[in-house]
Amino acid sequence: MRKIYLVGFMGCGKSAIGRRLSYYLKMPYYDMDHEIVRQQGMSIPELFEKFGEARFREIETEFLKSFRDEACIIATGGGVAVNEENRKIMRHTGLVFFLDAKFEDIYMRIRNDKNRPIVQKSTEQELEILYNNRRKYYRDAGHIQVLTASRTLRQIVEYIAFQVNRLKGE
Ligand SMILES: Nc1ncnc2c1ncn2[C@@H]1O[C@H](COP(=O)(O)OP(=O)(O)O)[C@@H](O)[C@H]1O
Ligand SMILES: O=C(O)C1=C[C@@H](OP(=O)(O)O)[C@@H](O)[C@H](O)C1
Ligand SMILES: [Mg+2]
Repeated sequence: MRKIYLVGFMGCGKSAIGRRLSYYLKMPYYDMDHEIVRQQGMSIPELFEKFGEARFREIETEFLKSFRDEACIIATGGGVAVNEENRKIMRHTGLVFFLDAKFEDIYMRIRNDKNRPIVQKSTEQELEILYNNRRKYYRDAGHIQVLTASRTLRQIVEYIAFQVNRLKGE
């Protein structure tokens, strides 16, 4: 059973593209953040506040380890690919796409988002440093890098679907 994982920085489009790709490929779709929020009965900001980021990271790894063996699309959270164990699990159980977006685009999308605790507590400069530090992990995690700059969501979905169909059966 091959999963399709979407990785990349906050605001690169993992959730938006995952949902659209699910219609396009007729495969079930799960957003890791939504699944964790549902399991834990708390929002992402509440989880960060009550349990701390370290515990949130453990929950993410537990999710990846225990998630059912089903061909599906999974939009990860932006921190998931930073962890080596998570990268191994994803690469062994599916095809991983790194959605590569420019920091300027990302920042415009996430700057006012109250539901992303890391954005809330960071300056623009701190977020740009985090973006640059994380890029190597996204590259390591991804089988395929998708350049998203100046592409529409539809174009990105069609490109990923093309790659999935091309690699089917390999
Ligand atoms: N290539 C794109 N073109 C237009 N809007 C985009 C693009 N990529 C992402 N967005 C928009 O940016 C916002 C953040 O995307 P989201 O899917 O929540 O990112 P992520 O899940 O990676 O954090 C959403 O409103 C989404 O529709
Ligand atoms: O980059 C991160 O560390 C995080 C990204 C978020 O997901 P998105 O990438 O969907 O915003 C969410 O998991 C949490 O706020 C932490
Ligand atoms: Mg998301």
